Amino acid sequence: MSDLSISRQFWPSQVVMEVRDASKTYLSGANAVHALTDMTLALRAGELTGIVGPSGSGKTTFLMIAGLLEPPSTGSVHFRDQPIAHAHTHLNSLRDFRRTHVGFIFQKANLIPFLTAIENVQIALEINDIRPKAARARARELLAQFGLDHREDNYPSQLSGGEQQRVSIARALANDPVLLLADEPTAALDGGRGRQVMEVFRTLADERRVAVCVVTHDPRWSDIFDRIVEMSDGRMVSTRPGGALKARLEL
Ligand SMILES: Nc1ncnc2c1ncn2[C@@H]1O[C@H](COP(=O)(O)OP(=O)(O)OP(=O)(O)O)[C@@H](O)[C@H]1O
Repeated sequence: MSDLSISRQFWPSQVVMEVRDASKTYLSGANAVHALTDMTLALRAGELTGIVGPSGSGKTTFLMIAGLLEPPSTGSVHFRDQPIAHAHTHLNSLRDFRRTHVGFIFQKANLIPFLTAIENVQIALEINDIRPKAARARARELLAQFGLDHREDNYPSQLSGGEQQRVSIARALANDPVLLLADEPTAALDGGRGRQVMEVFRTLADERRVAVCVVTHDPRWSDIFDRIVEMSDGRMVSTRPGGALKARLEL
């Protein structure tokens, strides 16, 4: 796997993760649910992709497959053009790889309830063998970036929904992922905070060349995406430029 961890500087604007011809079928009792059908989508360094579509159209399923949390039933997933997962891959074996390269943000913050805000971020670093002192310093820096410096010693139950979500974003960014996947990350935030989060994603794509993919129902963010992928019934039905790409092309 050593060639999978080549420094990002050698991969400007390259495809980071690509889902190819992937389908996913869940068995629900006697029924088969076709959550995803023949989906191919590449997520590139520096690109901010929005995924939209009605409830049940397969958006989360796509994220889970692209993030190596679920195997596809058929098709494959490629990291920097090398196959990394298919139907029979044991995803547990990719746990370290995920921790190092992929950041996840879910609709619910999913913080560890008995750890403080700073400890929730710190633990993500320590799991990756960062020493406690350095991990704490980095966690502090990340929390400050999200306006949470005064909250670092609070437990999740003492934080508002928006604050919890910002801690979870800080945690997702702790290991400097090359791929960031977010499922409805602004659903629990008010408009201003939501925009702040989307602008952080934009900055990560522009300045850190992170490949960012965001599932959202919120039409307000279409100006911030490079590309908007629309899904329906488990299929990708259209791809169109988002406002950020249009603005660049008009320059
Ligand atoms: N673990 C599972 N077991 C059975 N069916 C599932 C499972 N996960 C998802 N599904 C089904 O697969 C289909 C796609 O679900 P998915 O969560 O990907 O859609 P979505 O577009 O993200 O929806 P939402 O916007 O409501 O979050 C749905 O019909 C859903 O019920």
